[in-house]
Amino acid sequence: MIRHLHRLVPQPGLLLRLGALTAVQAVLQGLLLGSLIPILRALLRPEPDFGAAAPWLVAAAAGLVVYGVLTVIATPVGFAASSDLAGQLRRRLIDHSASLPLGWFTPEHKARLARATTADAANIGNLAVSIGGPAITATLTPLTIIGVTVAVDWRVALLFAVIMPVALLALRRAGRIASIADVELEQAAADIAGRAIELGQAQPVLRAAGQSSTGTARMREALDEHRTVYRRGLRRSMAPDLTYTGVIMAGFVAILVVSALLLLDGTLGVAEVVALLVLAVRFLEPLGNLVELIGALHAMDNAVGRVRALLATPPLPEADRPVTELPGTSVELSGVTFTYPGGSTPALAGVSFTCAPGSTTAIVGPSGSGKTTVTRLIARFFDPQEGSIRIGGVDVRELDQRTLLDSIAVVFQDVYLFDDTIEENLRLAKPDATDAELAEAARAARLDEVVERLPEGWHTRVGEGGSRLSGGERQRVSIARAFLKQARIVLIDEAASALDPENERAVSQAIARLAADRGRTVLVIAHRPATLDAADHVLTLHNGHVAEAGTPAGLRATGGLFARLYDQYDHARSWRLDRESATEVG
Ligand SMILES: Nc1ncnc2c1ncn2[C@@H]1O[C@H](COP(=O)(O)OP(=O)(O)OP(=O)(O)O)[C@@H](O)[C@H]1O
Repeated sequence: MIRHLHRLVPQPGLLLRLGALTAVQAVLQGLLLGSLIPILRALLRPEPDFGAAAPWLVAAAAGLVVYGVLTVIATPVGFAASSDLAGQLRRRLIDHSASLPLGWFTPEHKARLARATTADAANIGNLAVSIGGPAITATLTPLTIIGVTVAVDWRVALLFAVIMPVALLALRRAGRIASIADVELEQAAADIAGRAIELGQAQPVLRAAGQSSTGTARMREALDEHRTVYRRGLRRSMAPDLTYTGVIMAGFVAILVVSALLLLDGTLGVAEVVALLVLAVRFLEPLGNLVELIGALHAMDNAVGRVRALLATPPLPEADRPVTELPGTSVELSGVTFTYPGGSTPALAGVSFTCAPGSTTAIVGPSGSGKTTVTRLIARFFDPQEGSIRIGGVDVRELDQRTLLDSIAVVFQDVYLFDDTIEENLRLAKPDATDAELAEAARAARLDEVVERLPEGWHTRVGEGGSRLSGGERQRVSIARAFLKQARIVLIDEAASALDPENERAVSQAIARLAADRGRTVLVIAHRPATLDAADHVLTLHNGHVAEAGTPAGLRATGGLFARLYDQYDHARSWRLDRESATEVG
């Protein structure tokens, strides 16, 4: 475990210093106890010999002072080492996550990353210090005591030396069981967290279906499972814990018997026996503490394992000499085949098409046909298994990550905003933007009307995830970001569900303005007839293949898949408009 921890921490300086301090303290503790032997020998005579005891008393007093000073030094070093270690782990995790493919960030992986950067990093930092020290003491103090006991009687020292490995063997078993219990308990705790998130997210659906008790029942099941796992862990660890305590008790009784026999046959005097019994208590006490530490040690080992597994996730491969200038804005896919990690069928199979620089391409297709996957691969959330994706003629794998991210803007259906002001959310696209640039981007995306309506204008906080804005308003923030960063490639996932008429008009107009700039190439997953009509080129996907490609008018005339989808979208839209006007009249 120490090896694993050492590999995780690039600069173990503080931790090593703390370990060295604790080791010196542990040995000093053993030596101080050993000084009892000559002191008691000198004082427990019929005629106490203060002269012989004096140098040992002075040495013990000096040792005590040094021990006290080391404790004073070690306490702040311990706190600093704990936060330093947690900080180093967090930085490593965050740096590593920045190099991972964006497609890696599934809800499950995000939860694992969150848990590792918060709970696991803090626990490793705390535990390395709070149990590392006692674990060193619990091992080194008994070893030193064995050493000093040799000076009194080698037979008792031998007995100590036998008790220690037997106790450690019993401890290993207790530790293994504690570790299994910890893994099971962690899994049960993660299940509770997962069900709690699910319960929160599913509330509207459950209530609408009158099934709110269903979610509560699933939550209760998870809580019951956690309780069962906890009790099972306690039950399982009872026998090995008792065995360990039994070994310690038996060891003490054996030391008592051997010391008494040596006293009776005159080999040892009363002073030596008293000293030996004090040493025996101090020898067994730290060993006894180990059983409490072992569970925590294994919990820390498990946390280290989780952090190591995350750090072992392979990052996106980088080119040796990445291209830092985008030479053009054409987008070209050739023979792209891609299967999601863990998936069995390809989401895209042999997809080839080209978007001319400055053009707008609408991607259409039934649900699951691969539309979103095309945009994810262009933005390099993942690399395809076969084929290539070129922007301006350069393979995206050869492009510098920064250059790619600076050149591309992605407008998702569901836009996530940070719980900050609307201004800061927009500035994310260009932190040094002037106020005039912000205003211009907002005007182009029709976000200016939203800002005017907000109580504190640009300084209004948008709530977690942007919850104080409507879906359409959040999309306008996202489109304004694309304007502000002057992205040369824009990938848009147009909202499939209905927006209110005002938002729909505003978002459509903002998308049209983005597309109107011939310096920009736009790919839009389109669901609205107006967007489809305005596109230069249409690509119809079906089951991960390109089924049709052409102009919107040309493809409608063929009566194929695009024509059918177009009619569906058109019907849905007229039906919505009829319903809205009926509601307004009513
Ligand atoms: N993260 C993922 N992991 C595994 N499979 C995925 C993932 N995302 C999509 N898929 C699968 O890949 C295929 C294509 O999905 P994609 O999201 O690209 O389709 P789509 O046309 O955008 O669908 P929709 O219109 O419903 O959004 C589907 O079979 C889908 O189940």
